[in-house]
Amino acid sequence: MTVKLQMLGTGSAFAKNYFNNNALLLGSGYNLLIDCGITAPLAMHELGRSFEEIDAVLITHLHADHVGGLEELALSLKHKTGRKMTLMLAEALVDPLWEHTLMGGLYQEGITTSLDDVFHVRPLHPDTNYSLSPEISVHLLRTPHIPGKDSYSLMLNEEVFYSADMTFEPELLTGLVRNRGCRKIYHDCQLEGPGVVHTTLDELKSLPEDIRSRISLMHYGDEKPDYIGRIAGMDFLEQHVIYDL
Ligand SMILES: O=c1ccn([C@@H]2O[C@@H]3COP(=O)(O)O[C@H]3[C@H]2O)c(=O)[nH]1
Ligand SMILES: [Zn+2]
Ligand SMILES: [Zn+2]
Repeated sequence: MTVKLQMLGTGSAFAKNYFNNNALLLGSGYNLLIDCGITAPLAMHELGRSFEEIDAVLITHLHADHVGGLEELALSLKHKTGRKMTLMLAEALVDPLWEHTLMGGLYQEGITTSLDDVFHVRPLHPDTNYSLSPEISVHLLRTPHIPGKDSYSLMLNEEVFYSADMTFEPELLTGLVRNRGCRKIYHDCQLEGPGVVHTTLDELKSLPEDIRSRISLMHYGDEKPDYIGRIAGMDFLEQHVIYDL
């Protein structure tokens, strides 16, 4: 079976017309959630899906549109099923995720005093390919986003690049396509304004046609409808639509 991709949301952090840019990879017998933002539980509900059908969550970085739904995921799963979700993330993110993000809401003296009390934590090394199921493998590439904050993009099945949040890296993208067999790129895209912490549409439009033709745009703002037909041979990922990966 071909692995399917369904975006819970394709919106930027502050978009109101789209859910947070979080992704479901749907395999036969294994489902991976990539990031779990503030709106992820509601998006799952709208899709008629439950966290109980998710085998693991993979976190790319610690912004709230990528981790803000983890408290609800952990608590609802624990109280509904007693299960702890498998949580995969770069080893560098493990401590800050607990210390700086989740401890406030999840800490309970004597019951929940560490990330391991609520998740099966699986720290990942960057630049290492992990086979998660017979159909899904992932490897993390550390990419630039916010100075001083670790953030990771993903290679899925060694042929699909998933940017998460990053600033423009034309040499990386061109090299992946021309030297490493990357056939598809899902890329964050800031449609307007200077690219301080995200890659802009103008930057992606500057790529050669053989790269642009493989790019689908995600993590965009509410102004997206104004840009339909104006994205230079790329296309927009639509939330909730089910795509072949
Ligand atoms: O130096 C900074 C840090 C953050 N921000 C905003 O906060 C958002 C956090 O989520 P995001 O990474 O999807 O997008 C980020 C930007 O919209 C910014 O504009 N400049
Ligand atoms: Zn984001
Ligand atoms: Zn971010």
